[in-house]
Amino acid sequence: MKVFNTSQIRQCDQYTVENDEISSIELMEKAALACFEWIKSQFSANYTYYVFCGKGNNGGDGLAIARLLLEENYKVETFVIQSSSNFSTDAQINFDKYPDSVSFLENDDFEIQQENKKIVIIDALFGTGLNKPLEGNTQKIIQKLNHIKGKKISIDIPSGLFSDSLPSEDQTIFKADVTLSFQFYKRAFLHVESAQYAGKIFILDIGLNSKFIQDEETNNYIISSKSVSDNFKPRDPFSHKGNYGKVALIGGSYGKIGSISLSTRAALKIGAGIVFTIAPNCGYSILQTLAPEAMFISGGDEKLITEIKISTEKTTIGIGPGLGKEKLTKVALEELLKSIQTPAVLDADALNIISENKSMLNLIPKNSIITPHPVEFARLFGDSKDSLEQCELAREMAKKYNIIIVLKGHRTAVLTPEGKCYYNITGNAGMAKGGSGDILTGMITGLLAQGYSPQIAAQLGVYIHGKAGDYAAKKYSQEAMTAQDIIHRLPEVFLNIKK
Ligand SMILES: NC(=O)C1=CN([C@@H]2O[C@H](COP(=O)(O)OP(=O)(O)OC[C@H]3O[C@@H](n4cnc5c(N)ncnc54)[C@H](OP(=O)(O)O)[C@@H]3O)[C@@H](O)[C@H]2O)[C@@H](O)CC1
Ligand SMILES: [K+]
Repeated sequence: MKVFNTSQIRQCDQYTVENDEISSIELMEKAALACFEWIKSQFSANYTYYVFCGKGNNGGDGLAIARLLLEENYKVETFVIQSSSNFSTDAQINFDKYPDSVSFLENDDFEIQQENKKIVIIDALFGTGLNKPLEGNTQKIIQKLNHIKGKKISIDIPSGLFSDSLPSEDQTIFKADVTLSFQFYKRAFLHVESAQYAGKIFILDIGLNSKFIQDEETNNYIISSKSVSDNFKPRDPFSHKGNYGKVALIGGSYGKIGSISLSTRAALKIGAGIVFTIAPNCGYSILQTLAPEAMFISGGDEKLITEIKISTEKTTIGIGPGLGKEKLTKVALEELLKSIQTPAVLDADALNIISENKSMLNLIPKNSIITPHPVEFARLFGDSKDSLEQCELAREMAKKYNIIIVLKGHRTAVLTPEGKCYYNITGNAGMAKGGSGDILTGMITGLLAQGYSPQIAAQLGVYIHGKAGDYAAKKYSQEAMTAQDIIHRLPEVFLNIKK
């Protein structure tokens, strides 16, 4: 699913009006109707709706939603911000059509009775046409709304938030519980600094022109469930284990055998044919017990990996979880990287070792997948001022080193050597716990071994990982779920993909 910037969304809007049999006011009505239907499906008529509108098309949407609510006898009070700007053409039409009186707001002296009342505040003040940070009265109005208790819904985007950039810390922005956004994810929804204002995001299809959407180029995408199903390869009934690849997961050190055992179990559970674990000898009993399906290869020493004895020709390597950074381990990693010719997966301490000796970046086989969290990424490639800048730096580094970077975070992003960014929108805060990353490494390595291209293995890996995490949260709660529960919920994910 493509992510467009504001100017592309505007062009798409225009193209639709010019090429389809729909006028801009009809498009606005369609957008408002989609919001109204959503609201109706979630809230009863017991609520009182306070609709705050600007004078642009976002306000036009708000006025149309308020009218639709009134027409079905919902209790509605509508406010329009008084400003020197005129209504946009379509907002004016919806203002003229509004069947009740509206209150014009000169400043923030409006009153909302909260006692014994269930209230919904609808924010249709500013949408994608915001042209500068809010100040003066608009700022005060939003600050006041942010203090009112009630359900808060933003139309298209929270007012005060820019679609394509991140806010500064002192910017005033409406804080929504839910954002009903039209047709496309906005980039701001995909970065933690801005996404926190949007709450839960619902993308409403308003039927913008599909040819435009198909032809218009972008470098940013969402990994959709459809693309996952399209890329998924069901198992051949006539196959044997050799058809599903040979994996070697390398890692663990004294006290961190858990990490590599989680990676091992994840690789097995995601369908890899044959799995080896290379770990220090202290991990032998643990690994053979926790993952009897996998074979153990000694990493040379009791407590750390000092040698990696595996033929890398036909084996897909995943290295890093719990590895440690001891001197002999570093040497073993360097030797391994020199010997690998095919894409591998590098995570955690493998990346930390490389960040202490940056020339090793050039040893990473091309099309390999590295899976840093933001701090590991910064150690490797330097600091960034925010997650958007870090994402752009990752795009550059993926191109420069010809690798795939899985930049983990609130919305994990997969950056490719072609400069594309694929955001993952599955997953939840219950996964922000030790062990989640080890599982992702095992999953991506297991998928790579099964013959998926590195880019697809990374995309499927992050999507499936997040989805399994969502099932785990549903069953055990975000608080109580642990990383292992992610592995346990993989069956639901596969059964659903096949559906
Ligand atoms: N995608 C689609 O196809 C569809 C999109 N639709 C909707 O259109 C929306 C975009 O509408 P839009 O372009 O009219 O801009 P919008 O956000 O209403 O803001 C413009 C107004 O805000 C004002 N203003 C701006 N910044 C300000 C500031 N800092 N402080 C104070 N004022 C400020 C600006 O005033 P000006 O500066 O021009 O005087 C002007 O009055 C989009 O988000 C979606 O909701 C749907 O209707 C149907 C299909
Ligand atoms: K809004």
